[in-house]
Amino acid sequence: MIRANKVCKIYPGRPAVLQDLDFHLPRGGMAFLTGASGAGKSTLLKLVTRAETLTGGSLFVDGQDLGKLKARQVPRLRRTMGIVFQDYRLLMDRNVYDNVALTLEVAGVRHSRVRPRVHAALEQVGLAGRAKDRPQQLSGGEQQRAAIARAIVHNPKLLIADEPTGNLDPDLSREIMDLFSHFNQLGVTVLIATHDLALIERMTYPIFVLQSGQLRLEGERICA
Ligand SMILES: Nc1ncnc2c1ncn2[C@@H]1O[C@H](COP(=O)(O)OP(=O)(O)OP(=O)(O)O)[C@@H](O)[C@H]1O
Repeated sequence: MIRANKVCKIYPGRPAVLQDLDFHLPRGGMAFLTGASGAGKSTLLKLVTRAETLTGGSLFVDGQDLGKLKARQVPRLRRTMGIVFQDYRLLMDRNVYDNVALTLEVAGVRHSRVRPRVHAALEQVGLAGRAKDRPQQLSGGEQQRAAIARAIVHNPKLLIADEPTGNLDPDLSREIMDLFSHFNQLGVTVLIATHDLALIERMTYPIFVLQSGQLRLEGERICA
């Protein structure tokens, strides 16, 4: 689903963030991405979602060569993925239903099909009955659930999350990670960047550590 070969990313005037980075996440897989602050975790996720462009190397997502993707093809790429952020990024002036429905409206889903899909998504994240609430009426964990419903309502192949539990306490963090695991078991490929080693080491998914611009599987050493 994601294949990176010798990926480089340099922001203008800065040292390289990612350098000859290789990575493979197979279709249907789930993995964690960790590493020190500033190591480049968000940058790698932004390359995958095409929020940033490669400086060098190649990156394939769902068979598409992102180095060759034209700007007008980016919306179609994004429709194959759901993206979850640390700060939820819900629209505070719309209720939970409308926040989730927006994904389908942007994707051009027929009006009559929006309602059942939004309600099914809210049910999957445990927010059935909260559709009419505004985000500010939800707890942090519930807001993240709403954001996850928004990310999965269009049945994406790939779910990307950048520090999704960064604002949550340990119990809520576990619940949110279990929710990602649930969607992975339904067949969605999942990649999650997180600092929270204690949280992810209890799970069985591979942990990739970003260090000096390269990725290694936790427990492996980078060869000199
Ligand atoms: N748009 C940008 N322009 C210039 N430099 C950037 C930009 N975005 C990120 N950087 C730099 O790239 C490096 C990696 O940043 P990135 O946000 O990817 O790291 P991270 O591992 O996600 O960090 P954190 O865990 O603190 O969120 C940092 O040194 C950062 O300052």
